[in-house]
Amino acid sequence: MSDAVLTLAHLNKRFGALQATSDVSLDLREGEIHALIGPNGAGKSTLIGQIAGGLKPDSGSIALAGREISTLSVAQRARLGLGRSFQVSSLAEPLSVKRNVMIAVQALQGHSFRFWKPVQRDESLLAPAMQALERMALAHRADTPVSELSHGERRQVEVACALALKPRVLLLDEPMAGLGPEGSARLTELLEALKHEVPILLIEHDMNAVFRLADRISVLVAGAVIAHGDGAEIRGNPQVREAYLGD
Ligand SMILES: Nc1ncnc2c1ncn2[C@@H]1O[C@H](COP(=O)(O)OP(=O)(O)OP(=O)(O)O)[C@@H](O)[C@H]1O
Repeated sequence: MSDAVLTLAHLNKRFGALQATSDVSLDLREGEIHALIGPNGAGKSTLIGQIAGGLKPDSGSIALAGREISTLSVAQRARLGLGRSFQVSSLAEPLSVKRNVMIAVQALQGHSFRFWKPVQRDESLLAPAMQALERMALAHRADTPVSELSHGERRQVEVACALALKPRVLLLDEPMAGLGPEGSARLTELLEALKHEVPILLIEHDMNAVFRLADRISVLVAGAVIAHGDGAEIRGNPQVREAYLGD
């Protein structure tokens, strides 16, 4: 596909006797949310690890905007535009929302000497941080300590941290986890708007969110993609119903 920003081709990863990723090929295109679903242990986190760079594939390729990235470090991939938010919160609780996002921007810029400069006065960090917070509808909370935020708002800050680095693609690993219906609905709405700016590869167990958000869905079972299609195709696929969705 000409408009694929991220392309995985024939990725394999084995842990001992376990084939955790088995010949996985898929792509992420401009303007879309591509959801990756599958039962526990299907290999979703292993796949994300290989894309982000924490795990080395045994074979296969990963191209970001046409450039092979599978041999690059996590930091190099991030600098090339691979954005990622995490399942486990890595925010600094006592610091303001704004400072958390500024620190994320600073880390990507990779200038350690900047630690000596007060982060809160650095315009080159503040502008992208505030832009990202606006996109996640949190600008009004910029000066609030993270410790005072709701769970849903924290999740919005985590996505803002990834966004502030101006990624070409965004990998989101279970962003709805632990959110109540209200937080989940809010984040769903924000991601729906965001996909037009940055395509999203979404790993998510919340099927309401998946079927509402995903333009395409790939179903991973025992490390292999067993089905691929839009929401209606996936819902109607007997193999998927049996392996995962249940009847
Ligand atoms: N570092 C590792 N060493 C050995 N086995 C591993 C390692 N990481 C993952 N596995 C195994 O690989 C398989 C895939 O795990 P993975 O965490 O990728 O699945 P998942 O789809 O993300 O599951 P969940 O939805 O529960 O997060 C599992 O059987 C897991 O036990």
